Amino acid sequence: MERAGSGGEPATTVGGSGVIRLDAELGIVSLGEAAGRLIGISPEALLGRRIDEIVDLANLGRLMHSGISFSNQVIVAGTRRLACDYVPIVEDDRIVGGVLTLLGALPEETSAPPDDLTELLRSAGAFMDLDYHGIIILDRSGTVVMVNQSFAEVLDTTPQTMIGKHVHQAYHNSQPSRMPHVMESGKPEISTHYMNGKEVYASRFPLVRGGKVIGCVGKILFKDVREITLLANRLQSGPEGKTPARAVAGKGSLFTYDINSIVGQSTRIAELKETILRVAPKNSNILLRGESGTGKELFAHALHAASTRRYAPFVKVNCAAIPEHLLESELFGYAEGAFTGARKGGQVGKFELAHTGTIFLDEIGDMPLAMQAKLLRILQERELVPLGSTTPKVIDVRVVAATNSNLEQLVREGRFREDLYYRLNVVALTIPSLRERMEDVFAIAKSFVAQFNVDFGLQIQGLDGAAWEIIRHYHWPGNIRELRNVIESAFNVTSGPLIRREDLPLQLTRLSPPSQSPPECPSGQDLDGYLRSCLGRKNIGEIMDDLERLLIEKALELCGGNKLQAAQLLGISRPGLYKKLQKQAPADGIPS
Ligand SMILES: Nc1ncnc2c1ncn2[C@@H]1O[C@H](COP(=O)(O)OP(=O)(O)OP(=O)(O)O)[C@@H](O)[C@H]1O
Repeated sequence: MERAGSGGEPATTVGGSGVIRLDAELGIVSLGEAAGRLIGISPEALLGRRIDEIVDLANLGRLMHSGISFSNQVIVAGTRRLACDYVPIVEDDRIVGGVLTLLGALPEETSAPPDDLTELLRSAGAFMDLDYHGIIILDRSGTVVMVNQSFAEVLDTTPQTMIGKHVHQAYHNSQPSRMPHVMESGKPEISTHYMNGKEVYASRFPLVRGGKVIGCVGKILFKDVREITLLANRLQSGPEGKTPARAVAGKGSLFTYDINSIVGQSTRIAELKETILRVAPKNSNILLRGESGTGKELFAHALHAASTRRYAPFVKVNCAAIPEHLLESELFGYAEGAFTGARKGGQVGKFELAHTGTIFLDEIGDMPLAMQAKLLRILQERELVPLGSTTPKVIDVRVVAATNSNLEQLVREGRFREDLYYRLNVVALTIPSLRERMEDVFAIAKSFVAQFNVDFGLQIQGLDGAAWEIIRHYHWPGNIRELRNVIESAFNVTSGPLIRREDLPLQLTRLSPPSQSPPECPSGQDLDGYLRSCLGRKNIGEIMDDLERLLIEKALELCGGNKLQAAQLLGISRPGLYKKLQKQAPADGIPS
């Protein structure tokens, strides 16, 4: 079996090899016949598709994205288990792709589910997919042996992707499954569970035969716990008490954003989202750091929505916007007659408003020192005394603070209390600037276009090539907030269907002069001259091929070589783009 070397250009089109060459997004650039044979799909049908759409890479996909090599690992193509090696291709310190070598098929696994379970599955199968509720069945080892469409949809995946995986690998963006625990304890459970950005209400039952636990059934009873509230309200049986029901219906207590509101697929954002889901259920204070407009407030909302406090209030305080002399009464409230001009009946402070929920202290670096001391006391003692009152109030809040200042520097300069710094900095999350994750700019801009289409009642399809070029090359000092403003401003002037360069604000376009000429022609002449010189010398098919190549080159250039984005810009599928690239470069192989 041929093996890819770690240096130089790997062999990519050798007829009999099991070598698959991938681009940076795991798209198949070329492959040998044996690779197709091992996977069980013809090489032509595989070209241009993403390898992770065809085979189950499990955790290896992440290693490949990060440019980490591995050897003798197992991937699954349909029912086949294939051993493979992977070597990344790095150019100028950039991962531009990699070589996956399929070493051969492994013998089939013989871990058939126990007989009792097989029998049960046979009878369960018929109704599983008819059931509105999501159902999943595990065998005793925790492997998913059956799952219906409805369940898989909650995880934005398919039953095929989940079956055969251990339940902890089959879930993503979710709390770890409780089902292995239920099999251990043998006791059924019913509770809420956080799955893929939503809180579901689920039951789990151990399957017992002959006194032995042989598996577990999980059932999603409500795909969003808020449905329970709605149902309860509809039946007018919702208690008027302190249940989540009241909180959901109550003004200001529903969360508007959750983890899914954070657009972006870059590695750093994906890692941050994972961290948020991990830390949200705990009660530790969180410090969000990042430049202005990077999304700190959005992340704070997502944290709250993913926490157990999600139906209690989320209260924001901008520490820089409130005058120093008012900050104390704003935060901690005051009693009637506390000072001249105090409201009758006093005022409830933000901390009390946030009781049982989350308080978001934005621009914490601007909090005056005197207030820092008071805040520290509240965080330590978990109670406060409103101004002019003598009665302490117990406060249960989670503090999420945010700053774009250098807090360490402020501590050194004596402008921020060190003890408070350590109290708040229990978990620190740094949100990257937009410049540091330009791979997200396309998706974020698209999400704003979709949002403003609704707000403006328009049907703008996106941005044209020249506008994209400006967006991609701008340095975005105001980060995502600035991008949002730019798209909104364009919506005010565009005549559609695409936002053009001229629709963008001056601060962007003046930094990059307009390109004077139409797309360069292969001959270097202008389009009209080029067409004139072609007529009579080339046939229409050849001229069309030239123009097609030109457009593809331009699209790839505008998208920094990203083929998925280039295909979208050209309005074709990614496999379609690969086919065109292959057609144009039969002798040289496919440009990567
Ligand atoms: N990843 C993202 N996906 C979509 N929209 C985003 C994302 N990040 C931020 N936004 C949007 O960008 C705007 C600015 O975000 P946000 O107010 O959360 O930034 P911030 O870091 O808190 O800013 P500041 O430090 O100035 O308070 C908001 O409209 C927010 O919804």
